Amino acid sequence: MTARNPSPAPVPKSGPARDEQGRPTPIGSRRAMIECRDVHKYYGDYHALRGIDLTIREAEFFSLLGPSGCGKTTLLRTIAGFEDISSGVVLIDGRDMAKVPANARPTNMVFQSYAIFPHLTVAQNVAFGLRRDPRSRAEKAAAVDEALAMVGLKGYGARAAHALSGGQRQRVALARALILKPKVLLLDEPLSALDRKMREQMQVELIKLQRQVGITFVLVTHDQEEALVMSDRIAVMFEGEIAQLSYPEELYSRPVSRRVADFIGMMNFMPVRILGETDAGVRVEVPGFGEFDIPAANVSRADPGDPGPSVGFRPEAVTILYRDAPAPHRETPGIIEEVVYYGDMTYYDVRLDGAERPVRISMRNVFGRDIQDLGTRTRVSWSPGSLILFR
Ligand SMILES: Nc1ncnc2c1ncn2[C@@H]1O[C@H](COP(=O)(O)OP(=O)(O)OP(=O)(O)O)[C@@H](O)[C@H]1O
Repeated sequence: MTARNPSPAPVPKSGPARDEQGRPTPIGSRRAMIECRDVHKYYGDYHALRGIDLTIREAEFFSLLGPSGCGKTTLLRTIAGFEDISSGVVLIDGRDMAKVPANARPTNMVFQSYAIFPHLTVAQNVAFGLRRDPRSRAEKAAAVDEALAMVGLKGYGARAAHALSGGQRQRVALARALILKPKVLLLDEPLSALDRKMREQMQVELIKLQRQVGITFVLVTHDQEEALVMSDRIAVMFEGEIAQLSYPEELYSRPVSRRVADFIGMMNFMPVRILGETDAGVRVEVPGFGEFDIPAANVSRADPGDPGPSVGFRPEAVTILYRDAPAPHRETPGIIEEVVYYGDMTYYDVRLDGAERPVRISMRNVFGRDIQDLGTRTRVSWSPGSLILFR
């Protein structure tokens, strides 16, 4: 945070979806805020949403994540009421939205483009949301001040909106949406127009803001890192369907399919020969790793387009052993074929003995420990529990 943008107020001890100690209650125990039941949407012949079932809960930060064209914006717009659905049910706070127009829904939307009026002041922009509000002028001014303080723009009311930075404009848009105290805030790629540094700062601020106001946020993003950082839960969508709906940690460490694994972060895939079922899981043979059992909990699905079964692991799930360090698990020799230095991390492409292609391994750089050179013979430590079988 810079001094120009003071932090939002601290997270309150009590509020919706918190216990007496101020701790968030488990998501699963909270009341449903948005329910989609078998929602389909056609644009002409094009089947954009193919049976969406999901429940988003009170005070949850929920993300819809997927590649361009997967239908995430369409789903957000059907919740907002900007799109009619072809079949299915959308409930918000227990109420069927079928006959409720967008402007009568307890939702508000923040768009990718800032959509603020440049010729108005910051305060006038925020007050725009209150134009049909019967409160007195003084009461509205107090509400505007409160909303500006919430987004870290205290004292900015008299500024001309056109003189603001991209991040500040997006804060104004947020304040304008929040001043109406919606039950649900819908965010359509709200940070994508910002540069990387501002985006990362705003991500943290949005999380704090969401905790502070305690309302349900639904974020659309194609940026998996953004979704992992910000969300309580994430729905990964492909081609109008939800492929996986999970907590970030689970999505990252237990992707249900190779496609999800590939979309969420980097994953190495290696060909595998499946030898059979055992008490310990599935017996496999992987060139470079040899023959071993993969625990049943680590077995995911291959997708129809996959090139056959494979074994996958994240770059940080195995390690390179330095010099003669003992292997904590199993060990496989290999040769370093590429070194990419990232400051805090180094990425190594290592070709394991017996493997056809190199795998990527990331190592945190520790002060005093050498970066290994290209062409070095090395040893890789791994365990069957850090691999996922896609079959
Ligand atoms: N008004 C429309 N008329 C016809 N087709 C549409 C319309 N809106 C969206 N589509 C199509 O529906 C599919 C889903 O679009 P949607 O905008 O929901 O995708 P998205 O996942 O949000 O992608 P992006 O990140 O590119 O916005 C796309 O193939 C798109 O071309």
